[in-house]
Amino acid sequence: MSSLWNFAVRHTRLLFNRNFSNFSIRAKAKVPPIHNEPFLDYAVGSPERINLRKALEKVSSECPHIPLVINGKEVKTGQIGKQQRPDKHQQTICEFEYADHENVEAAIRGALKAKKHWETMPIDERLSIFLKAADLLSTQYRAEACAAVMLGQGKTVWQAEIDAAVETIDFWRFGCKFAEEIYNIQPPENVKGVWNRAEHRPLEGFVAAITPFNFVAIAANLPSSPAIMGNVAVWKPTESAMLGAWTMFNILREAGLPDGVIQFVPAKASDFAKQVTHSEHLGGLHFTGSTAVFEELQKKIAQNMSHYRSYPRVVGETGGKNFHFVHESADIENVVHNTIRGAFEYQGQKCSATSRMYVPNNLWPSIRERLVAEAKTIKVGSPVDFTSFMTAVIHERSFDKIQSYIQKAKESSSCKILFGGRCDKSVGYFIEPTIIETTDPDFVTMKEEIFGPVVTVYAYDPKHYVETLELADSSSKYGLTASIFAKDRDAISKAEEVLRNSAGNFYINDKCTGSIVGQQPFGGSRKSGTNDKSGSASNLMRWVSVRSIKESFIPLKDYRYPHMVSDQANEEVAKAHSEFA
Ligand SMILES: NC(=O)c1ccc[n+]([C@@H]2O[C@H](COP(=O)([O-])OP(=O)(O)OC[C@H]3O[C@@H](n4cnc5c(N)ncnc54)[C@H](O)[C@@H]3O)[C@@H](O)[C@H]2O)c1
Ligand SMILES: N[C@@H](CCC=O)C(=O)O
Repeated sequence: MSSLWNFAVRHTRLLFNRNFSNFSIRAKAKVPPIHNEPFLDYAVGSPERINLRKALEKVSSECPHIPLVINGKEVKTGQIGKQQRPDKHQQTICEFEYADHENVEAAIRGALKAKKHWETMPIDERLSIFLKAADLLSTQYRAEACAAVMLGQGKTVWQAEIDAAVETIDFWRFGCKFAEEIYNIQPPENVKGVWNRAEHRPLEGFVAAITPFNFVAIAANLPSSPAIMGNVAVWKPTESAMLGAWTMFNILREAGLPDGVIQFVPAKASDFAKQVTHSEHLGGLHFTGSTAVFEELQKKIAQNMSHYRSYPRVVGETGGKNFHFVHESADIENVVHNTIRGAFEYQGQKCSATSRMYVPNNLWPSIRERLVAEAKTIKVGSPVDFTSFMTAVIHERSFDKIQSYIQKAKESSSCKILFGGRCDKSVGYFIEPTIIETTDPDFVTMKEEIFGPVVTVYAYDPKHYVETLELADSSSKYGLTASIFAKDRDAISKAEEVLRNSAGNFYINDKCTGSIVGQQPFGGSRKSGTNDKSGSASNLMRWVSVRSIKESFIPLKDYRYPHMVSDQANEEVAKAHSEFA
């Protein structure tokens, strides 16, 4: 009796002290069907419009003080930063703490500790956290998240809905779907007596996530996608999108993300970069931002290479100089409206924004007239005015940079400002939608990323269609997005061929912005990034390191192969081998 009792006690202890890696009584469940989150339209009288109004008032009056969150604990350092409203820079929308050296060290150590539990947690438990976060954002926190990016990042209602609601929700939900697909990728062959398996292990070490200002969806996704695959991330959100990032981080916490899995570490950019790239535990870098910063980070990683325990996975999506290319068979109305949206929505601050345009000179007079007429109707105003199509650009540094490009066009004999060009930063960082016509296809605004509401048009001779496609391909160092507008099928097909490497996202008779998770996986090559396609399984694959496992069920009875055995014994040995060959 007593030995039975001892056995029961020991067994119960084992159960309670269990580690998930050696105890899993459940078969893996299937992720529910995943579809894109529907857009809400915020029409007059709709419940979402009423909720958003209330949320805007709340967010505008609160000005939260945002701490670092390391191992689930809120940390204050006394080094304080502020996020200003782009359309009203006198108003601070939140304050936040900057991490110091010791905080970043603690975040790395804590993440590595949290990893032991996180990576062995049953997959369905892990994924359910992100599915729950998506549902919380879709319902309870939708209005607040949209309000945070409207006031904090200068988004109109529609741009906020695209970013803070739909795209973030899609990243989380589709991330789970893609994870399931990846875990189901198993070796196609098993010979008799053998079971081959692929184990999709998270990377060793931690992933550093360094995120941009322009999409809170991207900011939330960069630490989340490695975490979905069982990694831990140390996340440095950017100053000018802090409130949006904080909102998303809190949703993940409420959904049950264990402490330490994603460390929330606002910090001075170059100090943070230096420290994470110096850590021997750097397992990966998930970056989105400008090309120059990514190159700097790559160099830091290269300099520290011999110091790392493994080769860090580096995923970086960067700048663009995206274009609309118009063929003489194009539908003019379609070109005009798509260009207005592509160039000016969110003030041209999308990496995919239409920033240059090639138009055949026989269509140019009518396209020019229609473009300018439509540009005149654009309302540039406050994000809380729901009739605004554009608001202010993100901050003074950006305002000054955009203004300097407009100034260059004003001073150049090869350029004419057809519309806009005025800039005013007295209250907010407002820049008019600006259309430049140039006779020089190599003018600086045809080559460099401006990241503002400025599009430059070059009118070409339609007899030189192919040569002009080649010119568009070679004019800039980027390769992010491009569109061809044409009805003529041969013209479309030629553009697809010549522009094969000009864009990672290529559109036909549509604007070059607005990719949707699960529909158009996003990313470009050349100097636009590593093209690991955010919003697809390809990105999630970067955060695993596969272990191949072969298990043999039949013990080996003899090391010799049949051809080595003498003729007399051959028959017997060959028989033994045939059982497990
Ligand atoms: N390809 C894409 O998918 C994509 C998507 C969104 C934005 N972008 C690009 O992002 C840029 C706009 O965003 P941004 O202004 O936030 O970019 P940014 O490069 O200025 O900043 C991006 C991040 O890097 C950090 N950073 C800045 N200097 C750094 C340094 N020296 N070392 C390490 N980190 C540093 C910033 O604090 C921020 O967190 C544009 O170039 C745009 O094209 C690309
Ligand atoms: N999904 C977005 C990505 C923009 C990047 O800043 C688009 O295609 O507009």
